Amino acid sequence: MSSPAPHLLIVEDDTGLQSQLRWCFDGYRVLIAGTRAEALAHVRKHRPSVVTLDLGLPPDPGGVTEGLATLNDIRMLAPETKIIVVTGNDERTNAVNAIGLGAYDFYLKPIDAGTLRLVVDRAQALFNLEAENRLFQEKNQPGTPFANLITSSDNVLSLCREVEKVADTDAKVLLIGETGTGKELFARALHDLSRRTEARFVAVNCAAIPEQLLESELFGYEKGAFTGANRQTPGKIERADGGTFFLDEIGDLPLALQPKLLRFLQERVIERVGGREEIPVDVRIVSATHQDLQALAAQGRFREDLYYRLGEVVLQLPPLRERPGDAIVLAQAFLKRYNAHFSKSHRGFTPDALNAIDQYPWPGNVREIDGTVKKAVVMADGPVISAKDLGLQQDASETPTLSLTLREVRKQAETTAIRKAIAQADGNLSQAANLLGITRPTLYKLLEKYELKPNESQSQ
Ligand SMILES: Nc1ncnc2c1ncn2[C@@H]1O[C@H](COP(=O)(O)OP(=O)(O)OP(=O)(O)O)[C@@H](O)[C@H]1O
Repeated sequence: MSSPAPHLLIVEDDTGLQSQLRWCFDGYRVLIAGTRAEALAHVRKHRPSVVTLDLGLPPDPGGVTEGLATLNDIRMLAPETKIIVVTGNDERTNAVNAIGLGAYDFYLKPIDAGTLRLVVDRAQALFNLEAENRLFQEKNQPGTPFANLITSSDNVLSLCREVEKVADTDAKVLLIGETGTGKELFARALHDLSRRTEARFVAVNCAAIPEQLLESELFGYEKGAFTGANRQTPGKIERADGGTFFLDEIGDLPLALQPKLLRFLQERVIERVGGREEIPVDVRIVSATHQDLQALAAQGRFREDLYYRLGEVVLQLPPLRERPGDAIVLAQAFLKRYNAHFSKSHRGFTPDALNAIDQYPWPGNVREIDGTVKKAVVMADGPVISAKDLGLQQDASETPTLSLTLREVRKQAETTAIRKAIAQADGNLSQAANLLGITRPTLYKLLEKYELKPNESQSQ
């Protein structure tokens, strides 16, 4: 059974606009309110996911006091609701102030139903993502292995299910993913969900330890094994006995050490450096890498047999750019976390910040978004965090609104297509128009509109 349509509350005192808007939102259960009291009654009863709120409400239809008071009340009653403030075109400052008070976005009149619908849909999408994450967090209360995991991505949620399934087996798990995608977090969850949870979780980063030291770090050494070996020292594998041993950046394990690790995986015994004794160790092995181990194996830099031993179960962590919506959900959650941590009270992000967070590719993944939001929470002066505060945009005032963004997108797409077509047609505009499926006069109009010169188009 599909879930019921979400509630959208339209707070608007103009009866003409009320009836116009009522029919614009297929797929929503539309509620209409003309006053603060009516709006709050709907919010209490239906907890709408999105509200469009006209700031000019009676008894102050020419001002914004009643509208802002309504915004505040809705925020108190339903903090998860996304409020889009609708206001006159000459009242941009009020709209921006409303964002400071916790509105999600603003929309400047005159109303174009199609564009407003886009803004509402975007707010609804964010509401859905946050709701999914809230559900996930409720299920994973503090102290549980996924308590710190923030996500609303189906990919990541299904990885959590896989982790739950394999955690209590001793299967060796190989976690593959770019830096900052949460490999260590998942490795710890595997440990915490296993019967080994009372014993140690010991991690070694193969890339961080010089090659000469890595063997003794992993396997330990006997007194006198080398200069400076003043006493017998167990290695990290031994210290993890009974627990989980996490080999991070396994792709950096020197070739010379790989046979020794392979032998341990096969026989479950280690020999300390300089020792003869075989010491049995019972650990569960989890490893991780950001590298393509099969490609390394093909180049002779990683033993194929070791790869297959380590990867009895392979879990692939998707980068943030392949988890639609997760960047925003993470940013909101980190904002809450660092507000509490640093006793700050930033209300949220400006629309341009949300846009930028969504668009930026986050090569450092979750770690990067965590650090970026943390810094912005500490440094930002205003009540809300802008793209500029996040270091994602030069000047927040230059931010395009959604309609401008769409225009920009269209301009870019059309310009690129025209350039390609002219190049392909070798400068012949009739042929280029044919390729584009438009008439020659339309092509001329577009060239004029985008100030493109046919020759210049060809060269780019
Ligand atoms: N989904 C998530 N929700 C909340 N925090 C996360 C999430 N994923 C990762 N983190 C946090 O991001 C940081 C980086 O995660 P982690 O160290 O697990 O990544 P990694 O893939 O092991 O990175 P590297 O390969 O660079 O060691 C940690 O502080 C971790 O707690």
